Amino acid sequence: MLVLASASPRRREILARFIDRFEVIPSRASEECNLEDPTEYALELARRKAWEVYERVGGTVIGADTVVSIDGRILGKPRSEEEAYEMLKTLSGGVHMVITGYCIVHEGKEISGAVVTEVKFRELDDELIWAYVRTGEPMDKAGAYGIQGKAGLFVEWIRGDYYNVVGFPLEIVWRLRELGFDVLSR
Ligand SMILES: Cc1cn([C@H]2C[C@H](O)[C@@H](COP(=O)(O)OP(=O)(O)OP(=O)(O)O)O2)c(=O)[nH]c1=O
Repeated sequence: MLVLASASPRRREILARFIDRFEVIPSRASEECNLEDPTEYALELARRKAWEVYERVGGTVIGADTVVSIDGRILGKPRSEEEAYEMLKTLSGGVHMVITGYCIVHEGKEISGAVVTEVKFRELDDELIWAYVRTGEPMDKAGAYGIQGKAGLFVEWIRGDYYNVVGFPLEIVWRLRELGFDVLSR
């Protein structure tokens, strides 16, 4: 049995493009983490999510965690509209990294990695940032934006895997293929 240890509808949709049958069991692992390196942080949380679900239900379990990083800082999910505004202000006009750590637990062993995509934002004026914050889109997303939604407009270019920005790098699907899963059925 393949299990996606995630409550994110976006992760479920992306995996469903490649794999017909899997279960979705969100992790109960704590997201409290003091690591300061963004890659280490995303990896640690991905591992916790995957192992917590693996220990409960077994099978092959996928966990992932996405962070936005700029100037060595980690931007997670905003806790308020003010924080969402501050994050978008920080990202305006510059290049940042979106990092997704992933962990696949298979037959009691883990395969893990971190995928980095660079994203360049246009200059955003305050009026535009507030209008975007009021759409409600930023609130459940790392870095306070969703490239798949209205914030697609903010993006001048990206380098790397687009799906990684949405939270599910296709490197995960590639690893599943290496483990023998049929990723192109139908
Ligand atoms: C930057 C960016 C992030 N995101 C999302 C991906 C992730 O769902 C979220 C980051 O939070 P995560 O903690 O990685 O994931 P989650 O809490 O949504 O789900 P779970 O822990 O149960 O797997 O931000 C977008 O959807 N689009 C974007 O452009």
